[in-house]
Amino acid sequence: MLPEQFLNRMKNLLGEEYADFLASYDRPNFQSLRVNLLKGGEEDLTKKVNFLKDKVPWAEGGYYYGNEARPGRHPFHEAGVYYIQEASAMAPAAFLAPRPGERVLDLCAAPGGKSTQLAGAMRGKGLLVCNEIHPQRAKILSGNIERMGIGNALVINHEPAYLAKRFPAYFDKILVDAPCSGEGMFRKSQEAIAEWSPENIEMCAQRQRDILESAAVMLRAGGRLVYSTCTFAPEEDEGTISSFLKKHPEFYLEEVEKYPGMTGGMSSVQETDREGMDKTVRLWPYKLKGEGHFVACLKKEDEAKDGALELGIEEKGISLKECKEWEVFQDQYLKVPLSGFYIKFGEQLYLLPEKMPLLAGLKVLRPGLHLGAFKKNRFEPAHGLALFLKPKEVKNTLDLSLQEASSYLSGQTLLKEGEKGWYLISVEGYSLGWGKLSGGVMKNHYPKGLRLCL
Ligand SMILES: C[S@@+](CC[C@H](N)C(=O)[O-])C[C@H]1O[C@@H](n2cnc3c(N)ncnc32)[C@H](O)[C@@H]1O
Repeated sequence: MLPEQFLNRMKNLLGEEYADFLASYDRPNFQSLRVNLLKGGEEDLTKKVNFLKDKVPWAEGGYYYGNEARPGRHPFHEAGVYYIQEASAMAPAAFLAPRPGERVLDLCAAPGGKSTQLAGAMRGKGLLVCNEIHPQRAKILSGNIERMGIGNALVINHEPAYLAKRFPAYFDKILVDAPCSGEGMFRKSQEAIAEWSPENIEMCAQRQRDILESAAVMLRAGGRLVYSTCTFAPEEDEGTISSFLKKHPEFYLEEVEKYPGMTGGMSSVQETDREGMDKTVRLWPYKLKGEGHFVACLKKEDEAKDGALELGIEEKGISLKECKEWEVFQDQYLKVPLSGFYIKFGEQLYLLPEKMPLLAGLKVLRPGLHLGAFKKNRFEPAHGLALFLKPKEVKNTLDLSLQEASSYLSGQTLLKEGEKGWYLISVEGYSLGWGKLSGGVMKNHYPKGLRLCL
């Protein structure tokens, strides 16, 4: 049951369109996913599965799929070939449009839908910082970064205000996908309905203003900041943006392409200071194939007072020579060596992304690409490395059918004759994990915590 106060607010907001809005609660949900551009891409996947239907017009790699399909229970999901993501939720990262080589921050990132989309657009180049304030959610975020084979992400767990002190004028692009009252998700989430109240809207609006203050500090002059919510509440959408712009004359709203079904923000509601809000974007469930969303693209002027990009000190890491066992593993198993600097966290080894900032004082869950662990006189490759690598980059590989992949994912050993050692296991050409062959038996190294029966 939708809260009566919510319905009254929507009636006031929408006027004669209210009936269409209300009718949208009776239509079925649209199911969508986004193809991982780091793994083979759309063309490859469309040849291998038959459940992809129309494209999501505003997002590269975005597709609707049939209601009968279960892509979340397909081995390709575990291989990170796609991310199941609501179509409207693909708009903010598409509007941020990061480019390879940039420094990008996703400030409110868990569970990682938009982070993984940003990573795809960056094509593995540059630095993607994914932050999540809640420790448990940050772990889920880190797992999704791993599943999608992203090597250039730093996953951290901080309050935005702390990061603002660490990273003044540091990022080229920032996404603030703010915690909100979630009205746009009422069609899908009973929990969002149960938590709704006018007081919560006020609380969310205040929190959004605080988060944006921190984001503003971290953006370089000339950089782009995208703010998004999944709520209809004007206080959290145009209201948050207009109060931000009043405080920050160095920011202005950027015009973006509005796809059919997207409208400008509600410049007419309440106070006159919401003028100009037609440059923001509202996505309505009764006008397009997606849920309710709000997006604002803000640009910081080139001549902003805080001046040039604050580069800070970069993490130096250690060289290949200082990681002997990894060097041996790499020579033995990889066709193309992974170059760069490394960092050790206890026995764990990571390859640093380019432009990695100094990590001291940060709560880090993932400092780049997880390569593996130093065990007694040997190196054990990480699951993250398997998902990052493509079969053509590894000397020993074993490609499985969908059925074989299901038993691999459930932890079964496989039988195979061949040279002893590590094998990259893949399913129809997509990397899935590691196996270690000895005496005709491939020991299963798919992580125990991820094993599942499909
Ligand atoms: C809308 S969700 C983000 C969804 C994510 N961007 C995605 O696409 O998967 C908002 C996130 O903000 C986090 N959050 C809550 N309070 C916060 C705060 N005060 N500062 C920063 N983030 C906060 C929540 O834990 C939540 O993960």
